[in-house]
Amino acid sequence: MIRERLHCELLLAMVMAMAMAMVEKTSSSLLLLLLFDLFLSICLFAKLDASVDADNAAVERFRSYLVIPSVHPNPNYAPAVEFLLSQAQDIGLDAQTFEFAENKPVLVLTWKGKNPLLPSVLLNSHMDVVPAEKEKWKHDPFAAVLDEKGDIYARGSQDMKCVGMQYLEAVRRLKAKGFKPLRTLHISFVPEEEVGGVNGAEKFVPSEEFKALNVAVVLDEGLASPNETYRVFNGERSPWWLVIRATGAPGHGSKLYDNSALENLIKSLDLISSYRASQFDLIKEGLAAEGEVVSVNPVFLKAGTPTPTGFVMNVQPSEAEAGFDIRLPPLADPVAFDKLIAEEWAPASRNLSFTFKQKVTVRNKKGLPCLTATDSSNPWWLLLKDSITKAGGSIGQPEIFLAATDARFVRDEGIPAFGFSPMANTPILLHDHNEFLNVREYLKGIDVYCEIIETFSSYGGPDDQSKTSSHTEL
Ligand SMILES: CSCC[C@H](NC=O)C(=O)O
Ligand SMILES: [Zn+2]
Ligand SMILES: [Zn+2]
Repeated sequence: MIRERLHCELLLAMVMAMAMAMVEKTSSSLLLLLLFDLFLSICLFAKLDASVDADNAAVERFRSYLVIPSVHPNPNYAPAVEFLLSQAQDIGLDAQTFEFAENKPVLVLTWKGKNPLLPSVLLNSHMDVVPAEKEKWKHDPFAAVLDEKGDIYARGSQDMKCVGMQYLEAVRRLKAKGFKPLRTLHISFVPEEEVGGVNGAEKFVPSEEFKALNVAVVLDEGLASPNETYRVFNGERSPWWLVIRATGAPGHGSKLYDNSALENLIKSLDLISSYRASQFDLIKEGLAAEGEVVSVNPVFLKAGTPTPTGFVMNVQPSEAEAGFDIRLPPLADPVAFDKLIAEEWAPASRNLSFTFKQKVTVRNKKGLPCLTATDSSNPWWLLLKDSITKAGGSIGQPEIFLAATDARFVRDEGIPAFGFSPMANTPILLHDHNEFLNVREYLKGIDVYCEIIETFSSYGGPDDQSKTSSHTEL
């Protein structure tokens, strides 16, 4: 639009200048004015052209990262690290690579602040992505196809290669305009988030290498928002991956008897299903937000005696198993929940036993829920809100993230962390088929990070009256 208007203005100015120069009646001052207008238009046009080129280059760099298949179950991180290192070199950032587990690199890029003694700002993203069923996608999930609407289709376009690249693009832009941070800024790229972070952030965050970064605040991933308002997360639910196993006497398929493995397991499924409905009702009735209830979803059922064409139909099996993905909100009581599982959902009295494939309890060292403060006691919250607004974005009430992210490890250490992925007007497609992000939202997100980085890294601390009114010790 602006481009077209400038085109018209440019053309008009040129035509008028020529016409008036030819008609001798024109006063020389009017001609000068017109020439000046022409000059201004050319300058503006050149500037706009340069910024369009810069945006296109940023989009191409994003696509280059997306096509690197750092995908589970066996992600090869080397090409991703190599690409990010080349970006760091191009931008002019220091780089360190750590390996807390073999072939699971953690990359930390650093932009040193004018006062490196001040605690730093850390922008985190994970390099790994979940698998994609290629044949069920419109486009190859690792081709980063850019369609005519400006949508980029790729696994990781929302979760969360977008964020990692937006951090880098924002730094690139701030450096180009001559900005110098007061606080040091670190940008970390970690492996293995999608499988719980055991060989990634869980080892990195408690390490000496992390301590040396002297981190004051962390930004990590959030979720897309289908409307204009960005979402922000200050806590997350704890994943408990429960497997219930039932045993019982086998018997003829025609016989009614008590305590068969499947009958016992189905009783558990009934109880769990009612519990699930009660939690879901709270959301449906508007009494709780999604992140405030316990979710429990069956994820596998295993039973029966297989044959080449199906299952034996007249034998009641002697064992059966069911798996559940359970998520506990920060304020749920883990002890009471353990009791519910042991006494009602999987009691030994019904020939049931249970194990956990994952049992995370997001509690800090004092046993309290890890929530980042979102009131005036936390200057980073005020700065985050202000900078998003300043960038022209709107931000919703802080929420509890439904799933788990690496932010839990830093909150656990008592460091404030926000989950934020600047994707407004975007359907939530993480882990889904046809994950995409529109170029417009991607570029808008870079503007937002420019503001955040500028604001966070300029914050002098509690005495910095120009930046915040809060007096919280950092
Ligand atoms: C047990 S940690 C699993 C982490 C994973 N994170 C993103 O999807 C999740 O399922 O929440
Ligand atoms: Zn993610
Ligand atoms: Zn994910």
